Amino acid sequence: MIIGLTGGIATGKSTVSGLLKEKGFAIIDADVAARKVVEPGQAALERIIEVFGSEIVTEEGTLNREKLGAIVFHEEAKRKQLNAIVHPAVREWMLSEKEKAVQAGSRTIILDIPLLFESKLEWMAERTLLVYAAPAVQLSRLMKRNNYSEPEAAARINAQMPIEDKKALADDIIDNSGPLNATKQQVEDWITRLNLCV
Ligand SMILES: CC(C)(COP(=O)(O)OP(=O)(O)OC[C@H]1O[C@@H](n2cnc3c(N)ncnc32)[C@H](O)[C@@H]1O)[C@@H](O)C(=O)NCCC(=O)NCCS
Ligand SMILES: Nc1ncnc2c1ncn2[C@@H]1O[C@H](COP(=O)(O)OP(=O)(O)OP(=O)(O)O)[C@@H](O)[C@H]1O
Repeated sequence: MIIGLTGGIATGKSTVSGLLKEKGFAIIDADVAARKVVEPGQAALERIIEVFGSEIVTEEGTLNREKLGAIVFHEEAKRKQLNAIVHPAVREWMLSEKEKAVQAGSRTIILDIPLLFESKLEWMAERTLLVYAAPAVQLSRLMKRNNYSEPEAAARINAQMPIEDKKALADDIIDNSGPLNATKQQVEDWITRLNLCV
């Protein structure tokens, strides 16, 4: 069974994927992929430099994520340009990691993809699981975790499909608005209901 795990920024995808990993499930994380494909020497980084200029990398030649984030989360056209460079390479990496997990005998594979619905990637999974948090909770957790001002956090949230809209698209929902143990219980119940094996 291939599961597409998604959510909004800071709604708790990593928290839930961490719980699933502890139980032994195979997790393939698009945020990890998005970092790997822009490492020095990768074609995607060269393209980013062509489009955003050489000031987008540090003296060591690595991507200046803070600088790029400040641009793309405030300008949709620039974000689309970045997505067009990075997303094809991310998808390729995800599919190849999924194949490795299948070969290794994993019976359930979790694809953690923040932009699953925005990028219409439902075809990559048999079932989708949304990690939801109420919008006010999402905003305050994001501000706290990243030390963002409210406008900085809101810009990032607004770069995604509203979390309430994602609710209508998901097969299953874990509500992570409450305390961690309530989330843990929902994860246990979901595994039992779907009869998932690692
Ligand atoms: C702009 C970048 C350099 C900012 O890096 P930063 O370290 O600050 O953030 P990080 O990569 O950890 O992402 C944090 C979260 O932001 C959200 N996010 C990231 N990129 C995007 C995007 N293009 N559109 C909407 N939301 C996004 C996701 O929820 C993600 O989980 C980076 O996010 C990036 O390269 N984004 C493009 C690739 C992408 O779409 N990644 C998301 C999953 S494939
Ligand atoms: N149930 C909870 N109660 C309190 N804090 C939580 C809870 N779940 C997650 N958090 C905190 O909220 C923040 C966001 O959670 P997490 O990093 O798991 O989200 P995410 O969806 O993976 O984020 P991103 O989209 O940026 O990758 C973290 O600081 C985390 O510790």
